Order: sequence, then C-alpha cells, then structure tokens
Amino acid sequence: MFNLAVFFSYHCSYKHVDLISKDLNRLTLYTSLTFITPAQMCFQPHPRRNSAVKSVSEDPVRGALGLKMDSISLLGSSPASTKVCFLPNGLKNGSKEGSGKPTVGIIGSGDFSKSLTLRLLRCGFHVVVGSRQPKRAAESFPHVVDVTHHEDALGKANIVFLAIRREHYSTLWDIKHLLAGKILVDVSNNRRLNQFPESNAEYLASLFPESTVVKGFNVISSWAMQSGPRDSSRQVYICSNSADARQQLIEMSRQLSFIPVDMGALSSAKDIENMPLHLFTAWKGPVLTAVALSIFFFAYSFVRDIIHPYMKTRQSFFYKIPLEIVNRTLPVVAIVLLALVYLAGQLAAAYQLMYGTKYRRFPPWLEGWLESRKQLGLLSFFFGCIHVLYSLCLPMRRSERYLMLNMAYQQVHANIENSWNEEEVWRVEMYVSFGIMALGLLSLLAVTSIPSVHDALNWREFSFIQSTLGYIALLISTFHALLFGWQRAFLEESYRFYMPPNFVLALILPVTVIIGKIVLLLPCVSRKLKRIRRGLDSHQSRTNHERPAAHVSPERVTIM
Ligand SMILES: NC(=O)C1=CN([C@@H]2O[C@H](COP(=O)(O)OP(=O)(O)OC[C@H]3O[C@@H](n4cnc5c(N)ncnc54)[C@H](OP(=O)(O)O)[C@@H]3O)[C@@H](O)[C@H]2O)C=CC1
Ligand SMILES: [Fe+3]
Repeated sequence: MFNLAVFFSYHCSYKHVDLISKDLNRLTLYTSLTFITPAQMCFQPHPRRNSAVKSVSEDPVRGALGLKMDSISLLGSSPASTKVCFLPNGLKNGSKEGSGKPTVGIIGSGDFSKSLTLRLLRCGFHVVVGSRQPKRAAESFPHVVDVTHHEDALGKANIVFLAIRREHYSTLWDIKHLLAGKILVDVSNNRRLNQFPESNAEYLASLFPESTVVKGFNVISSWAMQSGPRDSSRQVYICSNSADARQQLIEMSRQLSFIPVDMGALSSAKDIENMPLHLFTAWKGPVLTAVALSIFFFAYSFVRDIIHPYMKTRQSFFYKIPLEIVNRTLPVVAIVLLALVYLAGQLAAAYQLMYGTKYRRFPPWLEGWLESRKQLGLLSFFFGCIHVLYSLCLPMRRSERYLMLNMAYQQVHANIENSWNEEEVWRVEMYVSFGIMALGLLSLLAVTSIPSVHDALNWREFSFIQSTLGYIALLISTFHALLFGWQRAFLEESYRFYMPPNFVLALILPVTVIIGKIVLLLPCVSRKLKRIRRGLDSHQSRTNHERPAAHVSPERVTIM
C-alpha cells in the first residue's frame, strides 16, 4: 500500500521534473522502491537542505519528488549500497567505503553538471556539487546530491570536475588552497579550433600548479551524458601528466559505461579540445569534389544543350534546366566519383611500382585521397540514386507529353504506321538493365560500409565486395554510359561549340581506370606488385630520405 502511494506520488510529480523523468524507467524505479522498507526510509532531512532547500516534510510535492530523486541512486547500485544511499550523508557515516565508489565533486551547476550528476548517480557514485548559489542550484538536482558552496564541495571530494567555462577558471583563484592535491577534471570546450594559444587544461594547470589536471569527457555532450552512451559517442579521450590520475579517470569512465582512450600527457589536451569542433572533416574533400564536378558538368550541359541551340536556331530549351540538365549532371558525377575511388588505389600501386618498395610513404595528397575513398564511394551511390529518381520522373513531365503527341501527329502525317526500331529497342533495354545492375552493386557496397555489416565480414569477404564487386560496378556503369551514348559520339552534330556530349567526358576517367586495372592484372606487373607488397623490395637498402610506410594500404580498396 505504501509503495503504491509512493508510486502514485511519483507519477504525479513525473511531469514536473523533466531532467529526471526522461531518463528513468518508472517501472524499475517502482520495483526498486518495493525493496525499501519504511524503516530504511528514515527521512532525516539531508544536511545540505538545512541551508539550501526546504526539507522534505515542509513541502509535500517536493517530498514526493525528493523520494523519487533520492531513489535514483538505487538504479545501477548494488543491493549492498541500497541502504546507504538513503542515509543522509554517506561521507560522514562512512557509507562510501560500503559502496566502494568515491565521492565525486562537480564545480558548476549548468547543463553538463546536471547530466554528469545523473550518470554518476546511476553508476553508484556519490556526488557533491559546488555552486555560487547552492540554494537556487539545488532545485535542479536530485535530493541525494549534496549541492553546496564551492569551499564545502572541495572539502568533500578528491576528484573534482570543473563544469564551468574556461573564462571562469580564474574565479576559483581565491580557493586555490582547497584545490591543492585534488584531481581537477577539465571538461571544457572552445567555440573555435585553436581558439587559445594553449589548451584549456594546460591553462588550468598553470593556474593551479598544486592540483593534478586531467582532460576528459569534453567530447561527450550533456545529452549523451544524460541519456547514456551510444555507439557513436562512447569513446572518451583522457590525458594528464599524472599517470595515476589518468588511470583513476580511465577507470571511472569505464564505470560510467564509456570507452576510455588514453591520450598520454596533458600536451594532447589541445587535440582533445579540437575534436568536438570538427565538422565532417572526412567528408570535406569528397563533398567539395562532388560539388565542383556538379557545377562543372551542369554548366557544361547548360552551354551545350541550352545556349547552343538558342544561339543557333533561337529555340528555347530553358525548360530543361530543372530536370533534364540536372539529370544529365547526376550520372556523370556519379561515375566520375566511382572512378576516382579506384584511381587512388591504382596511383598508389603505380607509386609503389615506381619506387619498388612499399616502405616509402605516399605523398600527403595521395594519402588523403586514399583515406576518402569510402566517402567518395558513398557520394557516388547517392548521386546514382538521385539519378534513378530523376529518370523515373522524366516521363511525368508535361513537356514529355507534348513531345509524344507531336511525334505521333508527325508520324500520322508522314503516314508511318510502325516506328519500331529494333536497334533502339535493344539499346534502351540493355542501357536500363545495366543501370539497374550498377545501382544494385553500389547498394551492396554501401551496405557493407555500415560498421555492423562490415564487422560481420572477414577481410577476404570485405575485400571481395569492395574491390572485385566494386570494379564490376564500375565496368557495368561504363557500359551503361556507352549504351546511352551509342553512336552519338561519332556524329558531327553531337559536337556543339566543339564540345563533345556529356557522356564522352564522363567516360574518360572510368575507361582510364579500367585500362589501368587491366595493366595491373598483367602477370608481369601483378607479380612485381605482389612481391613489393610482401615486403620484398627491389631496393634492398632504403635511402635516408624515405619516410616510414604509409598507414593507408592501397590494397585495402575500401571504397565505402
Ligand atoms: N553542455 C554540453 O553539452 C557540454 C559542455 N562541456 C563543457 O562543460 C562546461 C560547462 O558547460 P555547460 O554546463 O553547458 O555550461 P552552463 O553555462 O550551462 O553552466 C556553467 C556553470 O558555470 C557556473 N558559472 C557561470 N558563470 C560563472 C562565473 N562567472 N564564475 C564561476 N562560475 C560560473 C554556473 O554554475 P553556478 O551558478 O552553480 O556557479 C553555471 O551553471 C563548459 O566548459 C563546456 O565547454 C563539455 C561537453 C559538453
Ligand atoms: Fe543512367
């Protein structure tokens, strides 16, 4: 009965506590409450609430709320620690030893502090929050959390997270003596890359040389911290000049369900601080390439297919811009991007053949190119998909309907009963079929680039799909373009302003790559390349100017 009442009061207050309510599983909470006897719920007012907030008995709504919040630490706690979490202050009654987890201090009561508090509580830690205005800040924290003044908080914890901004670090100067000997965890981020000459963590260490500064957890957003780690945001990068402090934070991050990455000394802090500021860095080059190709081929089609007829015959084909010209651009960009994926591997192979070694590092531009093959491949797939959608929509156009009617009328007028053209029929059937096959293979390549699918394949399987099937996809796409162009490449009227049709340009790179692959498959070449890749250099002694081997293997034709 008592538990039902508790559940009911919890339920009533549920909507008022958005921070907590989103994250807690009500059923778990209720279940945990059923294991608490009224005796355990010795609702002694929490010491901090004597000064900071009203006691539970003073405020019935917060009483219910307080009960809910107090019970948070039950989630994820061991049964042994269940009792102690309901005692007023574990630090004084020695309950911390019972739970085996230290008290963690947090300075600041903002978003990050609240989320970190919840995560620490769920994982069984005790939390003390230091705020300039503890009374106001206490409203946003569960009742089990000790929200107090900075001085008080620092006296209760050895590991202290500074959940305040860099510009406020100096405000702690007055309590410098209390920070001495403590582990200070710098979680701060900046607004721009390399905003300050030194990292925030190094700045903090220079302000408080008697404290041990650890950089970490800044790559985790407060949302991810609160809702629990996801696959994409599980890693936390930790660095410190103290190996012992670093180890403590590494262990703590494991207990909070994150994957710690030891980044060594505090000099790595700048790199760690720059990490969350990167925006799709791996995509920048490939996307710029795709955009540049799109602009070029769009402008090319525009001049060739719209400006030229307008200047020569005053015919206006401007209506073609939104669909037809775009749809002439998309497949060209798709096939060029796919060819670029494989061209990088071939250039790397040529480089190794030229120098007769695999121990010579590739030039930076080639290394960057090799690393962005996955993005280039996925962009090619994206352009291919959009091309299919556009192609399917072409017959829906009003212009298409008029053209069909006009053609039918002219046919009747010319007294032609049957306009069936066997060659054209075959061309288009084959052209469409090759297009579908190419897209099907590209979809397979794209799917195997998904980490979970990728992980399910062994290296040989992955290489077969990405390399062998990838080349087949390129070959089929090339046939698709050849069938589209058919004989038009040899017709004089196809060359407007001396500009060849789009598909001729589109075919240059794929055909080059296919010829390159044939050359690499020649027994004399492939045997030499295999020897080099097995480490059997033709130059036995490496010259001094050679740098270490590239970490990107051209063999690893990871296109997607
Ligand atoms: N929010 C996020 O998703 C993430 C934040 N971070 C980092 O965590 C830190 C805190 O971020 P966040 O919680 O979002 O920031 P908020 O602005 O929400 O909170 C900052 C806290 O700093 C304290 N503070 C404000 N002004 C001063 C001052 N003049 N002197 C001393 N203390 C002050 C306040 O606490 P009080 O009033 O209690 O003293 C305030 O709640 C930042 O360094 C940020 O870069 C890192 C990763 C993610
Ligand atoms: Fe096509």
